[in-house]
Amino acid sequence: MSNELLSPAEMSEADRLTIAAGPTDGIDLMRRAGEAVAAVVLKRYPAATHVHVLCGPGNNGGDGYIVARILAGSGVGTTIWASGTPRPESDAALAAAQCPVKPRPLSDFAAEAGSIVVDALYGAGLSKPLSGDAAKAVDTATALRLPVVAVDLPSGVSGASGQILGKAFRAEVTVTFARKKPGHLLLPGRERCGEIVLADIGIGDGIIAQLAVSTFENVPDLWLREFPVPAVDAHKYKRGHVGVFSGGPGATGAARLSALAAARSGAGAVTVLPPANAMQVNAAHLTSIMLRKADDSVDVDAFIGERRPSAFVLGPGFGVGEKTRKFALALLTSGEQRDTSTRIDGLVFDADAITSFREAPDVLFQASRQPDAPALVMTPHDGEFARLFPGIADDVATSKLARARLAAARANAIIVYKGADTVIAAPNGLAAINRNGAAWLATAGSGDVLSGIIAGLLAQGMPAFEAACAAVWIHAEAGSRFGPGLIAEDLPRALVPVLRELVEARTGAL
Ligand SMILES: NC(=O)C1=CN([C@@H]2O[C@H](COP(=O)(O)OP(=O)(O)OC[C@H]3O[C@@H](n4cnc5c(N)ncnc54)[C@H](OP(=O)(O)O)[C@@H]3O)[C@@H](O)[C@H]2O)[C@@H](O)CC1
Ligand SMILES: [K+]
Repeated sequence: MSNELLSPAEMSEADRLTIAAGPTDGIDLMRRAGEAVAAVVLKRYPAATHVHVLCGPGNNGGDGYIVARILAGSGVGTTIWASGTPRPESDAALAAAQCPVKPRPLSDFAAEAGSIVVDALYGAGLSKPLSGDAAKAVDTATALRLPVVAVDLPSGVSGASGQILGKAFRAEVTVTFARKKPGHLLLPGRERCGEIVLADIGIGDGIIAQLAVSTFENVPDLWLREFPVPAVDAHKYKRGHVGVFSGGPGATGAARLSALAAARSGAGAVTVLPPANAMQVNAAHLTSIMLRKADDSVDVDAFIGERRPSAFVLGPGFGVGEKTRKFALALLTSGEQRDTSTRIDGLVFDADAITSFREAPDVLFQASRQPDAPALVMTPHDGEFARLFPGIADDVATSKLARARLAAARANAIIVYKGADTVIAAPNGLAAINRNGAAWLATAGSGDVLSGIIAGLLAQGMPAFEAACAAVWIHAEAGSRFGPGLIAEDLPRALVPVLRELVEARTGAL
């Protein structure tokens, strides 16, 4: 698997383990890193009149000295602008000593139109905001619109968090090594990386496996083996039954969007559960989706006992308040009285189900912690996240990845922390960062569809973390492929080609 994302600490551990295993040593890794960057520069910018290599004092700078040596050796006009000097006897010092291009001070950095910049100032070792000559170099490159090729990360972007410390370069291409880092996927860092090229520098899969990495890019490889494909003899209830709670007569659309998405995602049966006064309006809009009144928890209990649903969506259009809290807690604690045949596999709480607990989140978290509680997936956007996890949301020094992980542990739930860089985190520390979304998905009702997909997959027995990751990816993929003009009503149908490809990939992989 090559979808692991390595923190700076994990990357340096991979480096250490590789060197310890031999025969590769540090300078070999640096040479391969520099060669990979130089190859990208030569291939992508054959017409560049001049290359300015900016070298920092650490190993990122060391990679830069190798790049400069190769480019100069290939006949490309090359200037090195250095900030500080490498520590004596370090790999970077060796790389600098072997480089025939004499460095000039970064404070004098000047460039001309038509040239390009290789940014090898700081990578994994970025330790403070960019300032002084480095910040000035960012301004110069930006003002002259020079194409920037970043070594490992655009200087100023934190590899761990994607945050920008002070200022950062905006690269056209970022060449990174062995595996991507969270900062390549999390915003705003992602926008500064441009295209990401992953270079093999000889850190083997066996070394990465030893790191027991818990952060991944959300790609199908992560969850495809759990993706449900119906057995030949499947009847509709074997394919899972999803219940979706509807709001009152003026707020029923969200539930129907969720319900349709759950059905498209493969749930064999889906029931919309409105209060009595919203039965008619729902009935007028539903065909294959079933309908049943759910005014109170007695109705919900009867539904569970008779129809054996395996997953529920609660929240979209449902309203904020006591009734929502009651329904949520009843669903979470329903396992206590039930035998395994009426056990609910999974719950998706979104929108109003999240906001309803803003005054007393611990009541929700305690319920989800009970041993018999169904798996819970919550899908907050920024505002909902802040309502449910005030202490965590306020900590702006941490990354979105870290905040999602803390929230998942606190709530004992899978947290789908939505946004252009959606993070999915589990209470056991596993996390994935999504990046196949597009701005078209930011449209009313899009989140209701996402909740429905998650529930559809949960109902078919997909484990909750994998179901959430798969749903986020499928939803984003369908929306990105649809493109301009997308409205939430389009999404359930737009899922079809994406699902077809996944089923083919899954059955091909069986
Ligand atoms: N690990 C691997 O497998 C491989 C790693 N490789 C390469 O090594 C890179 C990591 O190297 P690295 O650890 O030496 O850190 P690096 O990014 O050069 O920065 C450290 C230096 O910069 C300084 N500094 C930091 N921020 C600053 C700021 N804002 N303003 C001013 N100074 C600042 C910092 O100062 P200090 O924090 O000590 O005060 C220190 O002197 C990695 O990104 C990749 O390119 C490859 O060769 C292949 C194999
Ligand atoms: K860099």
